[in-house]
Amino acid sequence: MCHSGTALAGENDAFMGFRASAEDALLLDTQSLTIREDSITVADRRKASKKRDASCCGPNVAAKSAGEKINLHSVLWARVYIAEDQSAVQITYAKSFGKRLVKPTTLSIPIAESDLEKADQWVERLLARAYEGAQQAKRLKVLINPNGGPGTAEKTYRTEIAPIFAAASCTVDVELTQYAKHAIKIAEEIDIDSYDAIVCISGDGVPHEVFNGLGKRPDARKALRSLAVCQLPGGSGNGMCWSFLGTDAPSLAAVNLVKGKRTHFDLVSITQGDERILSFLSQSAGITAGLDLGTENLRWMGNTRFTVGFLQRVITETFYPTDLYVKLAIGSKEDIRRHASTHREPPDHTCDGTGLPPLQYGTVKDEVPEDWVKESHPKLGNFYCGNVGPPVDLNSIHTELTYVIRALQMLCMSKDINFFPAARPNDGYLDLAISDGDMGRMKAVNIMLGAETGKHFDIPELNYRKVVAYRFIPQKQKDGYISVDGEKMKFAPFQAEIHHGLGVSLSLRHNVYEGPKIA
Ligand SMILES: Nc1ncnc2c1ncn2[C@@H]1O[C@H](COP(=O)(O)OP(=O)(O)OP(=O)(O)O)[C@@H](O)[C@H]1O
Repeated sequence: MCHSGTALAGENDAFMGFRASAEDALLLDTQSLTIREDSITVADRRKASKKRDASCCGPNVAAKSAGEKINLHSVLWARVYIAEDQSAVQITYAKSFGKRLVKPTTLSIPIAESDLEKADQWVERLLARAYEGAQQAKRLKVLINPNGGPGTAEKTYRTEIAPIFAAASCTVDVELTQYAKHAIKIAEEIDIDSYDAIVCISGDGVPHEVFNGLGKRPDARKALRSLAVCQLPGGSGNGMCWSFLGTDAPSLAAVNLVKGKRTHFDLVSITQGDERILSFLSQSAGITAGLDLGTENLRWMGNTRFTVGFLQRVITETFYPTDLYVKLAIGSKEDIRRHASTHREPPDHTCDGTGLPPLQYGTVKDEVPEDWVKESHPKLGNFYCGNVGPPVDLNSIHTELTYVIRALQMLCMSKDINFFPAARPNDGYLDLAISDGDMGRMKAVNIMLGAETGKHFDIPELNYRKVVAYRFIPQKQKDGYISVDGEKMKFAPFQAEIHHGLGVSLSLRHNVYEGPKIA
């Protein structure tokens, strides 16, 4: 024999440049299972030893004889199954059935009784690695909106999401929302110690209600900071799902959620009249708000309504005159670029368990603070402010416009539309993007198309800044649309101020929004 000594020698060293340690390998009679950098491999030891004998010490022997390779991210659970006749190591993972569907599948590897103890240790190690930085076996409160979008949320949950949750050993408590705003009440009354996350199978409307329900509680700060709020596709707007979980394919998003890492992110208080609400996505007026809220009459078209609505508004070059007062944080695109690589730790909001943080700048009814800058925008075309991608399905606008503009070329569906490529989950700033209505039709279209890659950030006509607070005052218009997280607000002045890292969600990567970024 060429190799002796450590358990791993000769069987799996130098696999794709990664050196597994002895504890990463489970050597059974006929097979070996090895935890590697981002996968596990199952190899037939008999083949490996034959090859070893034949090639004597050639490099990468195990890699060549590896039978199966499973990505660590897809590993949902593992256990040692003990039975009288045949015990086994069982690894349940998300197996791909095409680009948008995964289903749990279990790989069972027989083990001898004498291997039970080391198999137990190996399984524990595997779970720790597969869930690195994330909590295992999450306790989930699932809210399904049976009326969201096309009304398929229940079916999507049953067929694509629930099997992933079960396979990942999550505890689930499912509730259907019975009426509009029901989720506010559920969040207001939920026992925050019984769950790790509230998962909304809906559009962006239900999580908006959940944040606001948590915000109404006497222990709002504690509730918002301890319970993660997540969204999986079950309505029309999937801004939250895209930004935190990086996909709108339900089963893939469910895997990313069960493997998700707690990420704090900024929430925003909006005051209008005597009301104070929380916004978690964006506030918009002008074209984007009109698309979302002013195309209801075109609902029969499906998502095409957004494209038709967009073209209508761009062609007519409509103005939405507005006065803005801004508490500026970062004023130039160059400085925003520099800021992109910095991280600001959010304050610890849990130190006192009371209601929402006090408003630092008062409400829309108070005097505007002296250090805010007044700006008049008589030709405003689009106002868009927030952190997380659009509640409007810009994805479909983008795709259809691309068809129109590029002469019906076949293009792939864009997947990573995010209007705020410089946004960070908890930098403590709002991204404010505004443009005039007379910049030219092609420029307006280019801004929308550029959102696929984040290139719109560099279009000079897009005024992009980071702010801490602002007041929006519509001028010379009797009526219009103001949207907060895709929900219609009164067409009246409102004020917004950020709460650094007040909310929490589960994300594919810690502290990062998925989607295009500024270069
Ligand atoms: N059982 C119900 N009946 C009617 N409305 C409901 C019900 N449950 C929730 N809602 C309401 O449905 C609205 C839409 O929520 P959801 O987040 O699922 O979808 P959306 O993508 O934001 O919007 P939509 O699907 O209407 O385009 C929410 O405002 C919520 O109050």
